Amino acid sequence: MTTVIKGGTVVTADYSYEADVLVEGGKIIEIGKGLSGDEVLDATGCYVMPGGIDPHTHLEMPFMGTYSADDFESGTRAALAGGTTMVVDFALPSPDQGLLDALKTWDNKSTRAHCDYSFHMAITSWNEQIFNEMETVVKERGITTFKHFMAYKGALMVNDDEMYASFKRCAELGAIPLVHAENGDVVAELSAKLLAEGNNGPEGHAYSRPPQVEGEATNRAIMIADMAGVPLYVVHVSCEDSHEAIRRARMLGKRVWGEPLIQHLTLDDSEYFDKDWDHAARRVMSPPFRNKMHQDSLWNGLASGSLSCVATDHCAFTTDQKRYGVGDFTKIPNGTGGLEDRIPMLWTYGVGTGRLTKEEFVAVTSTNIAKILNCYPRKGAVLVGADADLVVLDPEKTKTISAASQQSAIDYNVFEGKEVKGLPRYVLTRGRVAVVDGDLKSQEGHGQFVKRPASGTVNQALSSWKALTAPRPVERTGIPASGV
Ligand SMILES: NC(=O)NCCC(=O)O
Ligand SMILES: [Zn+2]
Ligand SMILES: [Zn+2]
Repeated sequence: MTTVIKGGTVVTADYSYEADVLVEGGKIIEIGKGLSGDEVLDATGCYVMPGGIDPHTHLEMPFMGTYSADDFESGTRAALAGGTTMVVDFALPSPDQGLLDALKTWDNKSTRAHCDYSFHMAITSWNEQIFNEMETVVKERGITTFKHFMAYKGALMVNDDEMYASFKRCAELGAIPLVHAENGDVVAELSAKLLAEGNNGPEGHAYSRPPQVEGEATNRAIMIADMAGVPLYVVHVSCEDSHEAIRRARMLGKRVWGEPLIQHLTLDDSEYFDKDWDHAARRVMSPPFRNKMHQDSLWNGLASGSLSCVATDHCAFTTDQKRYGVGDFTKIPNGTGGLEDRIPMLWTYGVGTGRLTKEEFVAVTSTNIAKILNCYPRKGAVLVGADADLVVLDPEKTKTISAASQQSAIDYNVFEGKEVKGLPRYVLTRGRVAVVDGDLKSQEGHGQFVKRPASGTVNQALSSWKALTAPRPVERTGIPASGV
């Protein structure tokens, strides 16, 4: 059976053109004018784009004494409803657990996924077993990205020596380290001081994580990665301090990518000063929302290419879960949702305002990350042979974001009341039509794991350069006798 998407404008990261797209067996089999198929999807007036890829989610994540409320079932359902056709979640070993053991848990959880998915592996401690298992994770499991938390002291945080060792191992394996870049030691000190001074509300969370802690950690991770000879991906870049470190490193030829979140781009720190405790606590995440200056920096980074991908860090907690932190902001589970809203929010506030072209939009929501994660052009492309993960986006379709109509399991939405213009008319996941004009027709368990090969082109180029410029002894003749 074939499906044809007819009469739309294909938008890629490179350019846009009018064409029909023919799909069979989950793949794109032809692109051109005047195509026909058994099933016809009318894309008149619409843009046909690669489905969104969200490189940063935490579905059913054990964290801060609870589990994030969206699991692979509700989370990937929300993803598809919003035009995201692949998510990359973080497999997180519990204390003393091996990597392969942790992966078994993630394999079990993810069987319910409605769309395709992959994993990053978190390095939350360092020992010989982890060193050894990293090879199996990369070579057998096709998981080539390793996350390091520089924050969450006493829980997930790793120290510089552990990070350097792990980064070097990534370099050997052709893998890419990721960092949550905040100085966890300073955050812990500031949090304790704020609490002692009676600052225990959700605004204390923002005070405890100023931009400097992020800028310092980002710069440190960049330098450690450079010394380890490995590229670096910085997750949830929220501020100019961190963006500046990334921009500077890129200009110096370092291989660094930065990922802002849709939340940081569109919501600011005034949210934490809301009189309603629940309102403020629901927006507690790390790093916290920032002011307009930082938001402008992130938008400019996307337009100029110094920042590469927009994610959500979807880690949703219910209001009841957030209330674990009444009287002590350090106990408010960190995280916000956004999977269903990333594409419409970025289209509205990015393309709709002229901050981004529609081609840049495709680059930062899909193509760039597919290239970084080395699954392009299977994912992130409208090309013959690519998976038919597609969004037919109607630029005239509008809605008001509301928790009442969302797929996510939580009882609120941080974007509540935002008017968005530009919504999916159709969403296809490997050829299966999962969304028709807002109606969800997705299937639990349809999602498949996406294996990714190691040693992508950037790893290859960087290791060639590091080998060429490695320290070498000077060949000398006539060395004088030792003075001893
Ligand atoms: N970002 C956040 O607050 N929660 C999820 C875990 C993380 O990415 O730090
Ligand atoms: Zn993080
Ligand atoms: Zn995260």
